[in-house]
Amino acid sequence: MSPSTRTAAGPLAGRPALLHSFLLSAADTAPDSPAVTEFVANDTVRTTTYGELRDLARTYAADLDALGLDIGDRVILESHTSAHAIALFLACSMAGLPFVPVSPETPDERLQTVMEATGAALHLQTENGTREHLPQQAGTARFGSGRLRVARRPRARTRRRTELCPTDTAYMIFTSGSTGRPKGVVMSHRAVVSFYRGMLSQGIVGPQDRVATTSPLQFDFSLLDIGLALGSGAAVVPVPRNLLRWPSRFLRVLADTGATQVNGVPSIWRQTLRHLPERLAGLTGIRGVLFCGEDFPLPELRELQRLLPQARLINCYGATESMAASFTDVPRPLPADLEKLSIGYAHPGAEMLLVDESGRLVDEPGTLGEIHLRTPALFTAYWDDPTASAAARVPDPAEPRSGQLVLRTGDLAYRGPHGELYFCGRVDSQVQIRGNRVELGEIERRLREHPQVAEAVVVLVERAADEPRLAACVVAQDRADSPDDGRLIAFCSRTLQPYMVPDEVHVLDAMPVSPNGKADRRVLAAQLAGTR
Ligand SMILES: Nc1ncnc2c1ncn2[C@@H]1O[C@H](COS(=O)(=O)NC(=O)C[C@H](N)c2ccccc2)[C@@H](O)[C@H]1O
Repeated sequence: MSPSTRTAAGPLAGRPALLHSFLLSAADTAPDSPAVTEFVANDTVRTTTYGELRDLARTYAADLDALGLDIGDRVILESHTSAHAIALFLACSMAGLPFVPVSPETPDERLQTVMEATGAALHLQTENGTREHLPQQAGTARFGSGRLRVARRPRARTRRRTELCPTDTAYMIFTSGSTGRPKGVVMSHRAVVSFYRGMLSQGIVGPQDRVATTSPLQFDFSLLDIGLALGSGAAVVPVPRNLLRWPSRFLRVLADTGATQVNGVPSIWRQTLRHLPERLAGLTGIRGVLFCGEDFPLPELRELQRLLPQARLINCYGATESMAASFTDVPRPLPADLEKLSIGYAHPGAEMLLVDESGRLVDEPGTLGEIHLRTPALFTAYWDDPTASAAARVPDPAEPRSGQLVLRTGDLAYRGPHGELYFCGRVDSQVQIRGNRVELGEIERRLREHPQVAEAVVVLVERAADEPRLAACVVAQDRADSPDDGRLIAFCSRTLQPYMVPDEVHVLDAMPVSPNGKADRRVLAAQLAGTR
């Protein structure tokens, strides 16, 4: 698709710019269509139609309204993805209450930090939620029976606002900032809806589809999935988190719910590819897989493509600060000599620029630059952090005098021969080792080329009194056939500069992942800093 033909208008242009109106459009045109299909048990699924979802959202919105909160007051929504959780965030949107999704697995202390930082007015959890010890200053209520059950009313406040505006905050996602202090990404209705418009104009799913979502509600990948499904008049299929780690149960959920689209980070496929490839191949109803968040190891992606030849595989790239940025089809078949997947071009209505260290635009193919995203889906700010906000929302490098702000992503990329982008790691994952700049991703890619290596993450380990060392953490393809440290290092020495060759190798049973399912580098670095 050439840039000149890409616009974000088209069939979606007329839809309203508020989150709940946008996502419930199908309730007007197809109220009896399935909106959410939930796996209850083997052979038992529960379906909520668009009409039922709208009515549920309206009921919850009336209950929220009765609490006397003001537009802009923050609400913590602690839940897994479900019909009631979706109805509740739509109700928050109707009531003008920014929702902050958190997972039930969130540690008490982190929830406390988020609630204090946001001055949350209300904490919501399901009827069987187990959260206790909530900050006294917030009201508390439970949901799931169709009405809110209020345990502690929020303190009374003056209602100043009367009209919800598209620039008002729809939600906040708290991400673990690289400094460790969680950052609240503030997203307006206008930003989210304009992102949905850009995504939906690419026709990824249609009204007959059932979109399996595997990310926790606190990860905006889940909000992308919900927008993709509801914005298309399709059904959301929440995959219960506790079943996701068992391949046989994961596949059973996909089969019983009739999932046709399966979205998630690359790691959700690992165990299934390893243990039940033939069962996966039997799910011929799956016509699409969308992944994001980190590189999908190519050997695994080839295997997935071989098992699901009928499925369209999409590499989705982006950051929470704009929800996402690009959707790129994986070549079918993957060329044997392909080294890297492309992250393509920004979705219609947005544009990715590359900028070098001196702030100049980079256009030459093959030259590395930092991705700057020009998008109407730009986040409002990091909550209560003007400095970090200004560092990420920077003047348009193509025309700084215009005052237009773009997202400085911190991601490195280069352009291919047709202008398509190739992700090359984070600016901050460029480390200095023995006086040289090293892109950790380059070492990881070499390690993954080794036939005995299934996953590889390289971290810089700084132990007291030691020179920083490059530690390679790998998971073997076959635990009974672990790669030998020395051979792996020799394998790297064949193609990498000497200063890039790992100083040590650690073979792990499994790669630690963050709650959002991505390799958790901070955990690895901390574990290794403590070892000799
Ligand atoms: N397809 C990729 N290849 C390789 N590195 C990547 C990729 N997608 C992100 N990333 C990396 O992940 C960073 C963003 O991390 S994040 O803010 O936690 N957000 C996410 O990971 C999910 C993101 N909001 C999202 C949600 C839904 C769909 C797509 C993307 C990016 O800046 C990249 O460094």
